[in-house]
Amino acid sequence: MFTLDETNRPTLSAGGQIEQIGLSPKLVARDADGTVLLRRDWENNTSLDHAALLKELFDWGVDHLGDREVIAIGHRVVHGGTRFAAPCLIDAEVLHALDDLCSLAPLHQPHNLAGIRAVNAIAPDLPQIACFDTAFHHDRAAVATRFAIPRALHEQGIRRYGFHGLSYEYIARRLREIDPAMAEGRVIVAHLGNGASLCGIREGRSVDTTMGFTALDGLMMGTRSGAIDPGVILHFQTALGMSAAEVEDLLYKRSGLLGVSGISSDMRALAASNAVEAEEAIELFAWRAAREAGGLMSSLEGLDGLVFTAGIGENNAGIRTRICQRLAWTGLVLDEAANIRGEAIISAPESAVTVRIIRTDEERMIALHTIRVLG
Ligand SMILES: Nc1ncnc2c1ncn2[C@@H]1O[C@H](COP(=O)(O)OP(=O)(O)O)[C@@H](O)[C@H]1O
Ligand SMILES: CC(=O)OP(=O)(O)O
Ligand SMILES: [Mg+2]
Repeated sequence: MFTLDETNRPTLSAGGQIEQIGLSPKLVARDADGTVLLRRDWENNTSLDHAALLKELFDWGVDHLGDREVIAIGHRVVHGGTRFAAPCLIDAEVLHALDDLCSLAPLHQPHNLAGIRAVNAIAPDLPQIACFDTAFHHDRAAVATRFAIPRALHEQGIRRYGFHGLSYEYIARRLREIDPAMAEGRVIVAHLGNGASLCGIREGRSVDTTMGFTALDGLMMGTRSGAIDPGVILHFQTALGMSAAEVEDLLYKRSGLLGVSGISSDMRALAASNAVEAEEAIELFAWRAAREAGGLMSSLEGLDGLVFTAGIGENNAGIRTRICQRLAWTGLVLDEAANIRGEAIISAPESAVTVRIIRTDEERMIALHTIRVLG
């Protein structure tokens, strides 16, 4: 979420969501040019609910912005369904339509909407803007959105949406500033955080992405399985007698790095572990990412650039090395010395694919969208 000032337009943005890993919101206030004015991170603090947390964030933000006035709040809303193709002002009818999408993003959507309702209770007249994770992918070719199921189900909205759109949009925008040649080309962005996905981007637009109907598809994640043979899910239900709620809990909260390692969903903890199971989880994570990247290369009809972003992508040199080694067949050559230096080009000069690390900034994108929606 964020707030704007009418006179000199600073933005105040805050992200955060309650997941199984706890509550770790952050609040970043920026000027219109993106300069950070204030920042506060709350450590995992499960004692606060949305209403209490938002009240604390709101009061803290207002205090620290001095005489600047809060004029709007922007939110990340993970699922916009077929209807919401662009950021929009939230009213009761919009909120109701977004409620209907909660079952498609159980780790995110209910918390996104609880935040909006909490702000509504604190400041009922303040405009609130929803910025959708799905919107960046909305205009992909129809073929990239279809499952091979009966047509009528596609028409009902059972299709591939794609997520992490605010992050991908930010990266595409940033690439235009720092590397216009790469921005015009065929690029895979690897958003590797607790949630993880890849997006194939050509000329700044999403062509294909690994997440689908829900944020469960595609890569292996912190606690989510990623793509899985649908027959396994039938087996859970018919042979193992699991309920829908149990399957949901298993695939969203007990799988991924946590499930395979049996140790942690956190890549840092696995990297620090000597356990064979930790190594197996890390190796599977990289293998799956490289395999899905191969699929996106087909959708893009080649590859000019690869960008690593989000918590793991930005900070974990070892994972970048493993993924890049698995993509060496493309002519990609990593510069190992550059790989440990941070936000920069990390491929060797002779590499057929330019590889970069770019720090993502979803809050910045939310700020820009909110300014635009307010006019
Ligand atoms: N400085 C760091 N070094 C290594 N790994 C990191 C670092 N910061 C975050 N990570 C890893 O990034 C993941 C979280 O990514 P993040 O983008 O913060 O997630 P979220 O999807 O919740 O926004 C965790 O697996 C964590 O271990
Ligand atoms: C859509 C999604 O997976 O988001 P996150 O990475 O924040 O969990
Ligand atoms: Mg994130």
